[in-house]
Amino acid sequence: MSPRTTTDSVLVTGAALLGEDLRDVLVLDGVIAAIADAGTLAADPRAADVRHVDGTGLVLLPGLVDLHTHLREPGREDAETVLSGTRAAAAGGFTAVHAMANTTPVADTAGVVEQVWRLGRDAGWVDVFPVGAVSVGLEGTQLAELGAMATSAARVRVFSDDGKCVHDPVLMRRALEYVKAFDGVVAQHAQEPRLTEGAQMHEGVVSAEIGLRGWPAVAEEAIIARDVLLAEHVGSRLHVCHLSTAGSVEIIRWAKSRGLPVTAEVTPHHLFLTDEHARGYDPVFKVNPPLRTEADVEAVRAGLADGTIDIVATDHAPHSREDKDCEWDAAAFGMTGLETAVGVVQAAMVDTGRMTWADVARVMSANPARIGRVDEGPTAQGRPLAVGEPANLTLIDPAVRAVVVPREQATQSENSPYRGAELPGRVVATFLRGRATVLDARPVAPAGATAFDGADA
Ligand SMILES: NC(=O)N[C@@H](CC(=O)O)C(=O)O
Ligand SMILES: [Zn+2]
Ligand SMILES: [Zn+2]
Repeated sequence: MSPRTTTDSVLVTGAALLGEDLRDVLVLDGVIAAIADAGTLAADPRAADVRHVDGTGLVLLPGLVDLHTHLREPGREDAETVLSGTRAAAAGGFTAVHAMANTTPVADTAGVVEQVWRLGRDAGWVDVFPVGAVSVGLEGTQLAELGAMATSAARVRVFSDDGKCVHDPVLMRRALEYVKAFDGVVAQHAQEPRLTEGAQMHEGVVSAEIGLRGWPAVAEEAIIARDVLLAEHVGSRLHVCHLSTAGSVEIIRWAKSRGLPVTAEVTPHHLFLTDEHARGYDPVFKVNPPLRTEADVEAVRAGLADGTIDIVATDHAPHSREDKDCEWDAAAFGMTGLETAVGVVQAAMVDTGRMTWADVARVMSANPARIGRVDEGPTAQGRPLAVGEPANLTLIDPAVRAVVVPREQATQSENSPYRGAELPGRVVATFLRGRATVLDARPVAPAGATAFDGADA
């Protein structure tokens, strides 16, 4: 037998496939080679010289795919880098992330998206798919070079001014028309700017009581309604970022009932936290869109469970201490999320009986990969757990509960709203095309990961 490089071969035994039947899964050279009843594949001669991972008590999911991550590089390496952010992603069970465009400089040219794509490839923790800006400098006036980004080495398919709303309806219409040429999608940060000037938190009972300027639900819903109608008019794909209100769920439900190509995401924090957390004036709970009410949380949970909301995306938004450890009004919007996403989704959706682990695989792997158009080819993400597919795998221990300690996370920033809270769902192992990026719940440095091979696509 010829010697095999075993770094991308592994045998996982006795894991609950999608939380259901107990199976052995054999991965050879980065590809799923066999799936069989638990206890049968250890005897397979092909498994003799590969690493064995005991999956007893663990749930096996396809590698998670995040459609909405802020990696902060270039420009804010004091908060996160592609290296630290992708290591955090692997620790959270992800094998791919889409990197948002609100960097400095903005990812609005082929040059910047290729830079981020290369940094991701060289880091080796997860596949990094750069998101391209819709407008030059996120300024909302001039369309960025969408075509050049789409045809660059980064092959951009998702375009977003996230952090800012594409407010001008003419610009939004042009972007929707333009991306049709390469099957792209415009991901909108839905925030009517005039209705949210100076806004600090959700507009409602709590904001009135504690005296912080409110961000009304209608400021989100008005833009979503407009964009759904524009997407219908143009016949193009629209994706709604971090939807957060009951009314937004209703608009998406209506759009889908008309058969429109509209998709929507919800974050773990909007599935789990409410505006009540603002009462302590701790800016770790300051986020855009803001944490909403109990009724909104109930509506987004129901919308995710019934398929109205297509995906969970983290909106991992790391911020430096100087931007977050200050009084509420001065603090930046955003919270980290990559390393707590699985636990929060388990707590909000699985442990409450609203979703199965197979549903989690759909909303955190298959659907985001399909929306981002990264689900085809030899490096496809979000594929089913089946023989012949790339071995992107995540092993989760749903029985372990652990207290969140931001300082111990892989992300460089400490603005986790779950600090000191106990969450279920530990990520025990992550495999990127068969290579372990996390083992025994700890990141494993990719061998030669920082070496640059010079062979650009
Ligand atoms: N979500 C946030 O509160 N902040 C994001 C921007 C964004 O997602 O809109 C950031 O870049 O910090
Ligand atoms: Zn946003
Ligand atoms: Zn964002």
